[in-house]
Amino acid sequence: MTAAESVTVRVHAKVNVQLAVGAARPDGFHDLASVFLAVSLHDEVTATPSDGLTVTCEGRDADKVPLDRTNLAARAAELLAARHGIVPDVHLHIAKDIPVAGGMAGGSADGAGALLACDALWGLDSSREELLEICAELGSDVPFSLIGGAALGTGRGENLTELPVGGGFHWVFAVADGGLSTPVVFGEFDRLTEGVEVPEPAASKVLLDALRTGDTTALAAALANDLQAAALSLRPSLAETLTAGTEAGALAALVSGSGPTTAFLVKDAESAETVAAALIASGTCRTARVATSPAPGATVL
Ligand SMILES: C[C@](O)(CO)[C@H](O)COP(=O)(O)OP(=O)(O)OC[C@H]1O[C@@H](n2ccc(N)nc2=O)[C@H](O)[C@@H]1O
Ligand SMILES: Nc1ncnc2c1ncn2[C@@H]1O[C@H](COP(=O)(O)OP(=O)(O)OP(=O)(O)O)[C@@H](O)[C@H]1O
Repeated sequence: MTAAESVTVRVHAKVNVQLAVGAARPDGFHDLASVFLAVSLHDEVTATPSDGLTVTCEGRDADKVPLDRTNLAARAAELLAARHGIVPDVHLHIAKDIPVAGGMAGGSADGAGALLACDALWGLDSSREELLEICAELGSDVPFSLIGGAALGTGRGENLTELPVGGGFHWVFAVADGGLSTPVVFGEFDRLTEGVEVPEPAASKVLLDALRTGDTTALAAALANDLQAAALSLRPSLAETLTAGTEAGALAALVSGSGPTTAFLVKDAESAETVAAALIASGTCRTARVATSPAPGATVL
């Protein structure tokens, strides 16, 4: 590869079809049983040789994305360069389509995307294990952003076991006005469960079977998110969005991860369009997006 080339990586958003949350650990994190499913909404990260490390971002939510070294894409480039004793002379451009601070792992996607893009640009040819280690350092959701598909995440969500998916699923995502901070939502979970014995998080066999067989109706019945009560407590208006989507024909509705994006599992592509239009007309969200799953992991274009 010559120094003048750019590398672009596509990387997808996620929804947690199950998010079982345990009690807070001494390090402040929570043990999880997190069933991740990658969905078709995606960002693209382009790495181009440059003097120094710079970040730019385009897209509807671009003004909400930090362009300094706190951007997960910049942190990924720095970590990779440090490991190899090189200087991260790279410009990272993010074409953003994943809602920001929406519980869909948008920043994590950009971290995983930048990591793969820089690895290719710098000709490092890191193993998947090496990349996954850096991903786990960047954040709990980042390893899944790299691998995509479907996976069970344990520990703080970073220990992944890939899961078979027997068919495609159709989704609508209602994007809320404004975001929710992930640590604040976990903090609200702690507040709501104070004095309550929180069980060890465990994956639901029924849900894993539904994924494996591609059974939409069974998956709809098994969707579960232990952070939903916390997200609703912080943003009560999300209840209206959930109701609007189910009244419009969604098979099931839940908060995506830490929210405030809400996810609606629907029967087929036609139903997705109907539910999305109804959600937009309801005025209970900023916009609604249709999507399919599963989607692949971070991919060099
Ligand atoms: C809610 C989820 O999106 C579900 O996939 C993830 O658990 C969040 O993953 P993430 O955004 O990558 O989170 P990180 O950047 O690792 O952590 C941000 C903060 O979220 C809280 N956090 C995160 C993950 C976890 N298992 N327990 C936690 O309590 C902690 O306060 C942590 O300081
Ligand atoms: N590349 C990035 N894109 C978006 N936000 C970023 C990025 N890098 C850092 N951030 C910061 O991270 C915060 C959370 O944004 P992000 O879109 O990752 O949230 P999220 O999708 O709710 O995350 P998760 O689902 O992993 O908990 C933003 O408010 C922003 O300050």
